[in-house]
Amino acid sequence: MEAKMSMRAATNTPAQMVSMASFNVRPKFNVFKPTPVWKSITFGAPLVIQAQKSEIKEVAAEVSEKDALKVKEWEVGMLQDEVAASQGIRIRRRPPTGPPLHYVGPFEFRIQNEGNTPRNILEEIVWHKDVEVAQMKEKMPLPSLKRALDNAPPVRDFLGALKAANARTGLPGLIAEVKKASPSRGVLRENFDPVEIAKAYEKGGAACLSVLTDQKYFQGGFENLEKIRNSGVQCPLLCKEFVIDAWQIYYARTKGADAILLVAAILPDLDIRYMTKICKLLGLTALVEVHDEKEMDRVLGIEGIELIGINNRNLETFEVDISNTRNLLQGERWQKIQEKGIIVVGESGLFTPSDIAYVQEAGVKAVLVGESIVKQSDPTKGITELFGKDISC
Ligand SMILES: O=P(O)(O)OC[C@@H](O)[C@@H](O)c1c[nH]c2ccccc12
Repeated sequence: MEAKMSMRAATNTPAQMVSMASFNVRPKFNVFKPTPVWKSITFGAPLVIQAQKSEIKEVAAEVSEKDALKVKEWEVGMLQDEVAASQGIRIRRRPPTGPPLHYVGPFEFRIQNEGNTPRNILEEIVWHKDVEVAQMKEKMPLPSLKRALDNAPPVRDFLGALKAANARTGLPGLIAEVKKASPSRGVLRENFDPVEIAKAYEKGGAACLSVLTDQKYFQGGFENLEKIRNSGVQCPLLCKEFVIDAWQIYYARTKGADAILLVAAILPDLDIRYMTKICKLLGLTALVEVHDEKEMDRVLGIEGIELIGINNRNLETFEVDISNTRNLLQGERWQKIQEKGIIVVGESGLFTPSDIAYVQEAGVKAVLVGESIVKQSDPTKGITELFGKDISC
């Protein structure tokens, strides 16, 4: 099994490994044949992270003989979706019947159908991200990324900064989001200078900053993260991405990230486990985001998680309801969170001091806020208005 596994690139996610681990025969793809990005599953690089090996074995043992038949290229993605679906994840990582029209090359013709049309925006983002990451990986494979890590700026303590701010002000520590636009709200700020906004947030008393790096749907970029990190801003930085591959975590670190978002709605448990381990290895804080009870329960069952974000926005429908934070922090769940010493972040839809008080009452020690402060001509003042007081001193 190990020999077979060493065929694989280190950055495939464990959920992909579930598919791969089930192979009793070598997959029949031609490793050297150039494949379209949609079909390029990363074989060939003789790399395996040591820490993964035991997990691969563990996973392999769980997979039945029957699954070993699912060796066809496209089905690797499908089986991964089956693993995800068994955990209640509705988002399909890849279109089950092939690439959507949008990605089909000039000589192919594909009829739009349920199997190649994303069912909601989150699914669309993930499908697009899959292609984007494959292209980026091709340009900068993991070995060169690992070398670039040596030149990355030192990691700052994201979690520590949130705790310190909470202790200092008696209010939730603020993660202020540098966000130009979003699929649900459109463009939030026309004159968007990420460094200027970051500095204004820091001046206003933000403990940490969140920087959107997705270009297509949020008009963000990794260059914003890099610029802010090199601008003299001291706040630790969260890379706000749709992480589907561990490669992105390494990449974020090379651009100066101190923390990274992992969205439970798109990542099976094994990926979350594996990715949080990689974060620890790199010194990054993982902010694991949940939206409903099921996701919260899954995440509470995973060892080593220190920071959970409750998103009040449903990323499939865009509905926002801040009572979601309170609802997920009741009873046994709350007890478990306290036992484990997990810090909870209230995310999205927070506009007023009473919103802040409401989620603080529910149990959060930090909040993640974008729209209400990024829209203000003076974001420093925006923070003071959001909290109903000056939190900078
Ligand atoms: O702008 P708001 O409503 O204050 O929300 C900020 C942040 O919570 C939101 O941008 C967010 C939460 N989770 C995400 C995941 C991806 C992209 C964006 C998000």
